[in-house]
Amino acid sequence: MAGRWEFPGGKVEPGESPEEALTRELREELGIEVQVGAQLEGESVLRPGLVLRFWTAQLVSGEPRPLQDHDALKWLSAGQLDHVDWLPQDRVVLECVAKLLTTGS
Ligand SMILES: Nc1nc2c([nH]c(=O)n2[C@H]2C[C@H](O)[C@@H](COP(=O)(O)OP(=O)(O)OP(=O)(O)O)O2)c(=O)[nH]1
Repeated sequence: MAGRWEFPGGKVEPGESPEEALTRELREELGIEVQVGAQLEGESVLRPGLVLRFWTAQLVSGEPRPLQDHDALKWLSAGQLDHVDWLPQDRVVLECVAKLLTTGS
């Protein structure tokens, strides 16, 4: 959403797993290949039938660039997570991401 920050991703298409959808979206939106890892704790119902969920992903190849949908990209450390204006529905995962970045689990 313009002017605020969100995680890269997008909707799961028919026949896809969430991991396949995330792999495809990151290829399309950022031009990178990733290995999707674990699902994170926390989810938000955006509207009936549309739930926002989060996974970790490891960068396998490419340099992320905002090819589609995004105006800008930023890598954030644990201490910087609060420095951007997140969409409210994304905030549910920030504690989990901070822990992951700090402790690795
Ligand atoms: N990608 C992404 N979408 C988010 C986040 N938070 C959030 O509310 N959304 C909403 C925006 C959209 O309603 C929906 C994702 O749609 P999208 O537009 O990114 O996905 P898409 O490319 O598959 O969509 P479409 O154009 O095919 O409809 O989730 C987030 O962190 N990342």
